[in-house]
Amino acid sequence: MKHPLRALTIDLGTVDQGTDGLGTADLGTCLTAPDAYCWIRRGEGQVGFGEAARFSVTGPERFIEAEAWWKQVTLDACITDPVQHPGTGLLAFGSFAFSKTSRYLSRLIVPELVIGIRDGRGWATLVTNDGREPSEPEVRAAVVRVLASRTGAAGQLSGGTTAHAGSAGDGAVRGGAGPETAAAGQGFPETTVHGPVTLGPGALGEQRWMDAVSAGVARISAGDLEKLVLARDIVVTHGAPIERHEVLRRLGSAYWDTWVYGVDGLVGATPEMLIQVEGRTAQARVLAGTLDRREANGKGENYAERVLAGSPKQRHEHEIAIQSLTSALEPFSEAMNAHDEPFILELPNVFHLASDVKAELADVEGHVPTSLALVNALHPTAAVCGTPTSVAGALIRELEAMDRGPYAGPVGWLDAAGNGEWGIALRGGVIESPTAMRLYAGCGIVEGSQPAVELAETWAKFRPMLEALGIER
Ligand SMILES: C=C(O[C@@H]1C=C(C(=O)O)C=C[C@H]1O)C(=O)O
Repeated sequence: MKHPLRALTIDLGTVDQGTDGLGTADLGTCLTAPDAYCWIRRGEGQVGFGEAARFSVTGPERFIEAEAWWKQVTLDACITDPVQHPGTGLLAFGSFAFSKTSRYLSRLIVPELVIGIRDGRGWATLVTNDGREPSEPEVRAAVVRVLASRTGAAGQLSGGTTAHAGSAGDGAVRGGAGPETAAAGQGFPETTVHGPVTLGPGALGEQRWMDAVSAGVARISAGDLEKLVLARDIVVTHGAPIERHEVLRRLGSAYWDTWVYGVDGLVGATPEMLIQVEGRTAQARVLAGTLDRREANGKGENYAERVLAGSPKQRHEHEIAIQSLTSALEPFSEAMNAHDEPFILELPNVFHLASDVKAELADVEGHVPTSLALVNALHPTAAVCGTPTSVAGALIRELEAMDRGPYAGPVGWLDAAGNGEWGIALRGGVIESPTAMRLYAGCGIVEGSQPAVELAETWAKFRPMLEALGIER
């Protein structure tokens, strides 16, 4: 980077403002480019286009090195931000490898243009890297170009919600779903797949993966560790180029309650929040304990509650995951609260046992830790690795026989003030070629886990991506 970055944010008004706003309550409709960066939940969040700066890194210090890079970039940058919300001003999207030994390049990317919606208000940021000062008309023109390529859009900052194959349409369609209400019953819009689609095995076939689960259970029974998360991969080969932005839009529409992410080839819809930082407040959503919705069909209203919250095995697994998060967050917190009782998170494919944790952050060396500093301290949690972490990590490398890449690693964004949201990259995969995508799914293994049951659970966890790719299974 020869010149410091220059960023200008403008307010686009309320989303229903027809003449001067985005004219849509669903940011998914702004995913107009195949390589757009994406972070969307319930129609809000931010999408990014182009690239003003990028940092790539591997190894055990990847979070710290990325944070040092970001600190320097933001110190040097010239930022004009009259909106002053989390995400406005300078922002980077990021994705990090699960493992310190991974070959995957962990990355932070500053897009040229970011369009965001927060609490019903739109905003946009334009970033230059050639020393030029971005102007307000330039930001507006850049937004107009994005909006113009929405299907059927008029090409101006107007026109109301655009109906789009695979888009969610107006957020109101969902009937104001409350924080923990189900996205159940929201099907995927019709998906057309041209040509044959094949599902191939990844590193391990089904039998060999079940053997790995048995080996993991044996090590837990032998007292080597308490919990282990084992994952596997499959490869989807499409008959036509994968339309990444359509896939993201479908995920955003069907999995309304998850965080839909897209960073380069990494695409998915995660229900698990590693850490979200807004000023001095940090929040996390811990999941552990899963029930396939298909299994619960016709078994009465409280079936999920009985099977998940009522099961000592599931409760134990969940407790381990919460402990691992809260003990890592504790040194950074002045106060912390978690629900005493986990709740049931309903998704279209599965039910999860879930807990939300909230902390007031303490000053560390004179300032509040950034979201990325917290990621460095929290990753990997027992929800995606196991306990104790080092034993589980080594066993994952031995038994899974694959590089997890960005799967189960942190994915999200951060801003110049350190605010950010970092989900755990689950229920997704990596587009490896124009027509092939590798999908990943894993399960928490504890004493008494049964390999065939865990295998079935991976299929339930693959379902969001399979359906978004147009595959019924
Ligand atoms: C590992 C995954 O999911 C994790 C494992 C869960 C479980 O074992 O019950 C539940 C949610 C996630 O924490 C995955 O989706 O790949």
